[in-house]
Amino acid sequence: YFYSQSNGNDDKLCFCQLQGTIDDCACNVDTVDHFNNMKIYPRLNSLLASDYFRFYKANLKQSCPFWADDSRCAMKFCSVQSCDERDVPEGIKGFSLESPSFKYTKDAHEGGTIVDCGSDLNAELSYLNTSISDKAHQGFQLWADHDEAQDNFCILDDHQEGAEYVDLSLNPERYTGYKGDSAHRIWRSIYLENCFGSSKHKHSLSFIPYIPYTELSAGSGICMEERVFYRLISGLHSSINIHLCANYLLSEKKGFMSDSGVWGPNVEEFIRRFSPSETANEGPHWLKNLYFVYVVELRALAKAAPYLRNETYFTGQAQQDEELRNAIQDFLSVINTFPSHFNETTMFSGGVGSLKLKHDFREKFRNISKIMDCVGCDKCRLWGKLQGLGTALKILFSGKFDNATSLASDDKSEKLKLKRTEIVSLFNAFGRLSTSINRLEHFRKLMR
Ligand SMILES: Cc1cc2nc3c(=O)[nH]c(=O)nc-3n(C[C@H](O)[C@H](O)[C@H](O)COP(=O)(O)OP(=O)(O)OC[C@H]3O[C@@H](n4cnc5c(N)ncnc54)[C@H](O)[C@@H]3O)c2cc1C
Repeated sequence: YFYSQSNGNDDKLCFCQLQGTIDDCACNVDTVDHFNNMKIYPRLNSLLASDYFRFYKANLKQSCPFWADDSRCAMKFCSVQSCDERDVPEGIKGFSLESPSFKYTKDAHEGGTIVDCGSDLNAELSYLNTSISDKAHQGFQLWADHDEAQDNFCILDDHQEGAEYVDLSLNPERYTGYKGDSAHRIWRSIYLENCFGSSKHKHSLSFIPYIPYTELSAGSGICMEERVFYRLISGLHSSINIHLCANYLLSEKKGFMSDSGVWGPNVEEFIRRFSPSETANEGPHWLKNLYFVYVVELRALAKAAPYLRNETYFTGQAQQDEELRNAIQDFLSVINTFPSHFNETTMFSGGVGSLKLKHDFREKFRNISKIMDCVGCDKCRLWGKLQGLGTALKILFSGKFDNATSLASDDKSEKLKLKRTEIVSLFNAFGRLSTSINRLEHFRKLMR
């Protein structure tokens, strides 16, 4: 684990608490480190470089629904480099003659591909009026979308006006310079306004914990679901902040002149944010929360594996699609070997009250996804949206995936359905966590 020898004489820079068991789950930090850095991280990196996972459609223009959008990040590194629609493969944009879903479209039928049912059919007697107006079709779609959205833990915005494709490989998550009141307001409202019950921890801007780790143990009076909620948010917060430390604008710090910037790890920034001495001993626990959110997402992938194995990952580029499907099979098999998956059935299992708790849990995450529209830095907003836990929580808690072993993505019951956007964010969100854990290993080495 971490230890900075430069400090030599005391334990101030020892991240000693970042070891042992991950709270509320039956595995430990070392197991996750090894599993991630050796098995998951290299595979995931190559999956995420594929066209299917690289292009993400999001609405970054939505205005903040909660307060006047006061500040925008002025640094050029905050902006998102948009991509030309022509660069996005046709299959991803949703229309191609080869697409598996094409056979169900109106165009396919009008093109004469409908099967002739044979001559033993009395056309007059068996006439069924299947004409349904376009307006009615739109209505059905709205109902279906509405029903589907009830299970969602985030708001999907890829179909909204203003949504655009972004090439994630051109917009790496890194230091953007977004900070100060605007950033603090977002974090504060995520932790405090969305926490369960009324928080007694009124927060200043110094590193005072929203909920001190000493109050988070089982038996402390805070129920498991509330602890999990806090740990998930804190883990995502750690992940974002590790990325900005690992990909810091060194040219700003050292006075280099370079248009594109000089980027790399900034150990002092990492220590300022996570060392026990700078954070009233909270930092290592915040890092441990990163491991917690990692195992939660890992479990979601494992649970949805039978479904994900049958996805087509269609971009219209036959060879690339085939390679990606094979790589995903291999990736899901590796995930299956993880020895101590998070057990989601321990949550929301306390009788009648737990239904209400689950409902509140979902509403809070949906609210957080709306708060992302208040983030005053486009790049942070993009990655903030992508890292939302929406798909993972839907898999774990909507009940739709509880018997996924026998179900496939082409299951006609429509019971299971993940949109491409959801799959892309599931994998990318996990990719961010996996990268963060990998970057921790680099910081460990740099601090030795
Ligand atoms: C959604 C979102 C995305 C962002 N993306 C980026 C980005 O891509 N690049 C970038 O440079 N900046 C990004 N930021 C800003 C960044 O997260 C910090 O807010 C900013 O750098 C200011 O840091 P700070 O030191 O003031 O503390 P902050 O990170 O703003 O933290 C505020 C307070 O929260 C507490 N805290 C800190 N970490 C944790 C934790 N893990 N768990 C629990 N409590 C904690 C501390 O008490 C701290 O004082 C993003 C902010 C948000 C809200």
